[in-house]
Amino acid sequence: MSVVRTVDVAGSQPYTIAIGPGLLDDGTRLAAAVRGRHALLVSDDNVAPLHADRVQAALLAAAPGLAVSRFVIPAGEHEKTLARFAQALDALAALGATRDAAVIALGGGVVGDLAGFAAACWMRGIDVIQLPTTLLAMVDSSVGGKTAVDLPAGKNLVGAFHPPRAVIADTSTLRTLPDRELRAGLAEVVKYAAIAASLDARDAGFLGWLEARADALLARDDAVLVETIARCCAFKAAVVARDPLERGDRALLNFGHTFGHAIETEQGYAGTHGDGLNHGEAVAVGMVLAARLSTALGLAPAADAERLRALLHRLGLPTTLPAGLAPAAMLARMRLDKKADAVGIRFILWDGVGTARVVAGVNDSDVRAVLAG
Ligand SMILES: NC(=O)c1ccc[n+]([C@@H]2O[C@H](COP(=O)([O-])OP(=O)(O)OC[C@H]3O[C@@H](n4cnc5c(N)ncnc54)[C@H](O)[C@@H]3O)[C@@H](O)[C@H]2O)c1
Ligand SMILES: O=C(O)C(=O)C[C@@H](O)[C@H](O)[C@H](O)COP(=O)(O)O
Ligand SMILES: [Zn+2]
Repeated sequence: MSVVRTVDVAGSQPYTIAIGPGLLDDGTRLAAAVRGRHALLVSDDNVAPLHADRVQAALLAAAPGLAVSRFVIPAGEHEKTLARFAQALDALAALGATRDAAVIALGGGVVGDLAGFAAACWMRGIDVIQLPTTLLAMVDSSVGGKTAVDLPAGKNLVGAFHPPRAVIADTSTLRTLPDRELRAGLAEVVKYAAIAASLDARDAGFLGWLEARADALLARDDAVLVETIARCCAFKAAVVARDPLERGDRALLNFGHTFGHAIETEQGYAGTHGDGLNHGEAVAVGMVLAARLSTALGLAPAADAERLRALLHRLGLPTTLPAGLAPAAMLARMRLDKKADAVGIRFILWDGVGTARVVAGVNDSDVRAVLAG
């Protein structure tokens, strides 16, 4: 029997992240997270055919009285919209979901963010149980309670903080994940490594650990994947426990995102089906730009920026700004970043590998120079 790794997330609404192969077949574990008689299973049209039947069967075997219905969206970032959010609420109404109902998010970060936001709003808040099926969702989006949908004007502009009741990450689902999506998840893994000492000084050497295991991760070595997911969840659990609402150092988790979100928005969220970058890819490019901006401002050694770029490249991730993204347009997008304030854009920059900080008052000319390459 495989060992199940767990990471506890402390706070006013504590919960446990369970990580291991085969967990979606553990109906008892799933049912234990559902308090009432209604559950809405939210998924997308790639994941539902692969996993929804077995989740529903396991759940009903353990809780035969449960009324379960499904809301399945087309896959892709461009579906993380207010329109799909409204449809999810209609599905909850059709189910007759009461305040003790649960939303079960089965999929990647798009499903998790959308389903979580619907749960945050239905009757002012019902439980959401996150069942992440992408590496990115296992290491990042299923944990910490950020839920949102995108607007054409910007990523995640409408949302709520709504921690999950439980996170159950069945790592065997990663076997069907396309290579491109595995690499996207590795971008957020590298993000933790880039800022590791700022998150948890005891694990400051995570970048070197990853460099030594890059090939094993790309080869989907089960043990290395489980260890990586557990370590990333421990980083995220530590920071969201001390700063659940991003009033302080949780903002460091946005390393690479000021540039990355601007790329995704400017490309019209075309990363899944179009020729744009997906979230992880955009964050990879964003981290390289943030590291270069740090060097340009005299904050960090150029060698550290190159070390970060080299690892991302080795993991098959893009490291240069896609053609056609004008610096002026990127700057305009970044002014609507959620960390910006009346003073202007606030970037997450670094002092070098491991140590990040929030930096305000960066001149547009310095940002333009980095965007121009
Ligand atoms: N809330 C947070 O803290 C947080 C953190 C990071 C990212 N995000 C958000 O997460 C989203 C990105 O998440 P993502 O990278 O998981 O993208 P995603 O949800 O679009 O999933 C990527 C693709 O993989 C497919 N897929 C998912 N699981 C699969 C499986 N097991 N087998 C085969 N195919 C599978 C999906 O259908 C989709 O086509 C973005 O919207 C981003 O803003 C949120
Ligand atoms: O959990 C966080 O905090 C993060 O910033 C994690 C990010 O990887 C994630 O993409 C998040 O959704 C970005 O948040 P936002 O507030 O910039 O929309
Ligand atoms: Zn992210």
